[in-house]
Amino acid sequence: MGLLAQSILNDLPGYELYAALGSSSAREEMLGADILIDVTTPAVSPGLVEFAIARGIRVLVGTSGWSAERLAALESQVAARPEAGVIVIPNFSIGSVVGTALAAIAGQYFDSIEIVEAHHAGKIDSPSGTAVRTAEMITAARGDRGPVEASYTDQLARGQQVASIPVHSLRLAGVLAKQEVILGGQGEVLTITHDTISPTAYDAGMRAALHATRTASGLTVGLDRVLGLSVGPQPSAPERRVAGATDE
Ligand SMILES: NC(=O)C1=CN([C@@H]2O[C@H](COP(=O)(O)OP(=O)(O)OC[C@H]3O[C@@H](n4cnc5c(N)ncnc54)[C@H](OP(=O)(O)O)[C@@H]3O)[C@@H](O)[C@H]2O)C=CC1
Ligand SMILES: O=C(O)C1=N[C@H](C(=O)O)C[C@H](O)C1
Repeated sequence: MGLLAQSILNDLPGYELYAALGSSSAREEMLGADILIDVTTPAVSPGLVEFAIARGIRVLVGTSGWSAERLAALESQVAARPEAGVIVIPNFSIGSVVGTALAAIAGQYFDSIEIVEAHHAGKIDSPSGTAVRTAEMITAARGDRGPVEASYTDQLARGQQVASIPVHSLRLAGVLAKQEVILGGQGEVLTITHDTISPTAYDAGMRAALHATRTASGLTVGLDRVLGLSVGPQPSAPERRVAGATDE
């Protein structure tokens, strides 16, 4: 992802690479830059982002691991600096963010929902940031319908519940990134699948987010926000509780 950011900066008029940091860099090397593009690791990212915000540097985050708790802490840091502009993008791929938006709409019509995500074997975190964002967006869009009813507590193989939705993570050679949101209804199953087959999938979204970071104010989360893709509760979603949807 760092190489992709560098190639975009080399290509885009009006931008230039100020410094390329790595794991052996001092974070002070970013001082003097207008924007920090953070594509590091979940362990390192919050510290780098906090350091940049405190020094008046705008931030574009692509790193995964930004849980709701981390985002809440980040929101406080941003609120304390009126000039701060921070954008966090769990997935730069246009197809992925559209798939997540579709899942947030579909989730209002189904009460049996699970997410399966697969990534390359080198990915160090699970569940993926995309799956976390997808689960949170589905549950938020359900509004008054409330969370789905995955009520098991002690069956590891049933997945980790994120915003009440079971998420199953695979780490496999031969895969880059894939996500399926599977929605079960009465007599039917809807599956929303997104496959990333090349890192070039992240190019357009990273460019759009980079442009947005120049003028961002406060904290923005999600490429959907950058693109103006909004998913609100669907007013006519009928009640359709599925017998046997829970694990009890
Ligand atoms: N939002 C999105 O669309 C996408 C997000 N991601 C996420 O982006 C992150 C990076 O993914 P990826 O590029 O594949 O991972 P890599 O492991 O290839 O790269 C991680 C980079 O972080 C650098 N790094 C580690 N520690 C530090 C530090 N303390 N200061 C500065 N740099 C540091 C490493 O430097 P060095 O080489 O010197 O060790 C390396 O260049 C992951 O969290 C991944 O999940 C990935 C793909 C898409
Ligand atoms: O590590 C990856 O590769 C990816 N990480 C992000 C995530 O955790 O969702 C985005 C994309 O899925 C690729």
